[in-house]
Amino acid sequence: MISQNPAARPPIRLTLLTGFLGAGKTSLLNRLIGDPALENAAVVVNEFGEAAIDPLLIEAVSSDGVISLSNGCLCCTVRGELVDTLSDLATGREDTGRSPPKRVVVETTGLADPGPILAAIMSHPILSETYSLDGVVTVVDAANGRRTLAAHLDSRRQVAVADRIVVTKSDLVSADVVAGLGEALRRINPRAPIVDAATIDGAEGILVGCGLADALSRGDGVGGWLGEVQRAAGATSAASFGRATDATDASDHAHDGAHGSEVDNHHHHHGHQHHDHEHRHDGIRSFSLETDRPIPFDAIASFLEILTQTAGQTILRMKGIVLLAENPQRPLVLHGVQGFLHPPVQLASWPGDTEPKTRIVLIGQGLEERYARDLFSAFTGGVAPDTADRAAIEANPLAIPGMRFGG
Ligand SMILES: Nc1nc2c(ncn2[C@@H]2O[C@H](COP(=O)(O)OP(=O)(O)OP(=O)(O)O)[C@@H](O)[C@H]2O)c(=O)[nH]1
Repeated sequence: MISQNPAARPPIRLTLLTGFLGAGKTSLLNRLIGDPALENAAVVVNEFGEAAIDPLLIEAVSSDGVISLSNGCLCCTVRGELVDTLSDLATGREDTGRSPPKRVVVETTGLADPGPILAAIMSHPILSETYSLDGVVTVVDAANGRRTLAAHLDSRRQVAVADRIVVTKSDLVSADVVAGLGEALRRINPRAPIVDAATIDGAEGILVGCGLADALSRGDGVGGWLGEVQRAAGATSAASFGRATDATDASDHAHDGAHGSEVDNHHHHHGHQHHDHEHRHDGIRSFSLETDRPIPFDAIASFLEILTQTAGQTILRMKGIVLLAENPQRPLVLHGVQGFLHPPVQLASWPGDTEPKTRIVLIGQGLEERYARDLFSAFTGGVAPDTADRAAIEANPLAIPGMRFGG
């Protein structure tokens, strides 16, 4: 089905639109589909149990712009079909002379876990080259959001991996409820900007513009992409979501030390326990690994390989930028999900006033922070006394406490 070399074209930007059942994903797409930012975009929808309904709801797009996948959950049964559809889109439609779209928005079923979908795309040899992830946009309903988050792990995972969180139905509830939801969302994901769909007109700032290039063109820098600063699209409506306590804390800590500072996201262990006690055993948290010491390419490659081999299943998302020893002027951009890494991209230079240092943000569920930090230190030369170094780990992977294979 792949009839020409798709890698010759600029990558197609991919947005994964997720959110719990009834959160308002289709309504949002309907509202935004005619927006210039979505010009020449294809929409792929998948509806659990009701395959035929969602495509009909997407009114404004011509019928061949919306591709409906068969009945079944995108993250389980129809992953192969999604991969085929994305491959077909990337090569264009020779029968109709249709050229590949500039963007693809994949609307997942409300029950989908975005991780396996992203993993299927990133681990695919052709799709990983032809598509670049703009971002994961997670829709949360202001009226039911807190209840849904408390009751459904899937919904918390959708929020945890989001690059942007879009709150819908704020027209149905008081400002206090919206602010309370904002706090609950920040405890799960302190990094992603939260926007109120009602306050933003166009698709930019809601559906598109989550990628590194977008953060750079907005002047938010690498920190904006990594979620270290809460600005950009979130700024216009941040006030509705209360003080960004957690995000600010994370950002402050992120600048604490050059060698692996603590971005500790223990928020669910204190405060508001009457709402969040259910979350405590999720083990969903994020932290960042940092060093300003340049890292040889093979050291970062080995670190990533061992981390993904041993703890890949606990990594929901990974984003990062690396200061390479061989080529310190040109940072390496990392993007991963579960055990899979998108082929690393090297930027032409460090953007703007970004300080050249390595920062890797890990969002995990059950991912042992201590283990990730020790491994990172071992491979980047920051080993503490009495801790295994890189040579020891490569000779004997069990040298690090907590190391296990096949996990
Ligand atoms: N008042 C109000 N209603 C909304 C808003 N957004 C969506 N709705 C309503 O919420 C219901 C569910 O919206 P959908 O867009 O179908 O939600 P969905 O996330 O696509 O749902 P699934 O495909 O079932 O997962 C519909 O009745 C919408 O009209 C909003 O911002 N305000």
